[in-house]
Amino acid sequence: MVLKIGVIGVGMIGQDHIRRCIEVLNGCEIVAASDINLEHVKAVLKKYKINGKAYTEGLDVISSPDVDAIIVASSGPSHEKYVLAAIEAGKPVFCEKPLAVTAEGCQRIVEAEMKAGKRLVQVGFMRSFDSCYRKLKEMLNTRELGEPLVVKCVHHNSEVGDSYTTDMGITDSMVHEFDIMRWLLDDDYETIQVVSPRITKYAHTGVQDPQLVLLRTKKGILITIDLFVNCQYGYDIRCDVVCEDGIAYMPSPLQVQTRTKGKFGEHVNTDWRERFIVAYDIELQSFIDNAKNNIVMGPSAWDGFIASKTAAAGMKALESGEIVSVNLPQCPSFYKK
Ligand SMILES: NC(=O)c1ccc[n+]([C@@H]2O[C@H](COP(=O)([O-])OP(=O)(O)OC[C@H]3O[C@@H](n4cnc5c(N)ncnc54)[C@H](O)[C@@H]3O)[C@@H](O)[C@H]2O)c1
Ligand SMILES: O[C@H]1[C@H](O)[C@@H](O)[C@H](O)[C@@H](O)[C@H]1O
Repeated sequence: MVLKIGVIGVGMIGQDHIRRCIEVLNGCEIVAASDINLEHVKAVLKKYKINGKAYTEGLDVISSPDVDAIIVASSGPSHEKYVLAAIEAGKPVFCEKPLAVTAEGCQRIVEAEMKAGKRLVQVGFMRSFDSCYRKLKEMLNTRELGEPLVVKCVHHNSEVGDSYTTDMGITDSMVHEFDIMRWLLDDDYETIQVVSPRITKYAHTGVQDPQLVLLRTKKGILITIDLFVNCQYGYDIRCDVVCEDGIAYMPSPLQVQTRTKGKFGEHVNTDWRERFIVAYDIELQSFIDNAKNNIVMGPSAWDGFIASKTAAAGMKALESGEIVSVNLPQCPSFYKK
């Protein structure tokens, strides 16, 4: 069986997912796509020689009888409406992060999915599919280094556009860390604090960049996130875990190192597409394979909800400068792994 996919939103990542469905992944076909910019959808379908339907309204993609499963890759504020409609239609939906732009929106999705009685939503948190994070988790799980005490995360983007705001540092970028740290440490959060250092001359007016976040987990582990989205030198994601008996440094994807003209060199990734290219392939192939068997796995709506709840507490911490309780609810048995 070939899974017939409809894509909502054909911007940067929507197009990248279409490319991988066409050129890299198995068992799927793109049969429809939508974007508020119809000409853009038509151009993308033409570029990839896709003989599918083009819509402006994403709901038309979801209700199309030709479509078995949905990829939501539109801008964040539109996610909730489309994910709720996909659940209502009983179709598996892969939704890019954030699941919804508010914790309340995520909660509505969680409630709708539980009411539907089966998992239909996979959230596009791709880091748990990345071999570097997986190797780090395998090492921690051996307990050879003892218990983790402190985790130091780095999340650097080369630059961001002028629509990027201080809040997005928390709701759009650091949500990746809020998700992956729970997965890595099998833990949840107690408190969050946001500290604002001197601002880089490369930040757009009014944007706090860099930002430093401190999270304390229920087990007492302290996590620092050094976010710098105009770092200029490349896209750099790192994670060091200080444990009782040693330190684990997350490996970087393999790169050729050079020595020439008195200098040592190694390529630094330019953006997320390059750094996580294999992880995106694996997460989407796994969505396709599972959807064909009528199941959905991977990062859940609950994970999306917890990441957004943590981001909401982070926003309060940013405004107040105080240490804020994250107040996470108990995970319902429906979502227990
Ligand atoms: N997992 C990741 O690493 C990752 C990486 C990049 C982006 N994202 C997420 O993917 C989403 C899209 O990001 P992007 O970088 O591709 O942005 P983008 O601005 O390049 O693309 C968004 C597209 O959505 C369209 N759109 C806006 N509202 C719409 C609506 N109501 N219905 C249909 N289409 C609509 C826009 O016209 C645009 O073409 C965001 O939620 C972003 O956070 C995730
Ligand atoms: O939307 C992007 C994307 O989610 C990247 O993975 C992240 O590193 C960026 O900071 C964010 O702006």
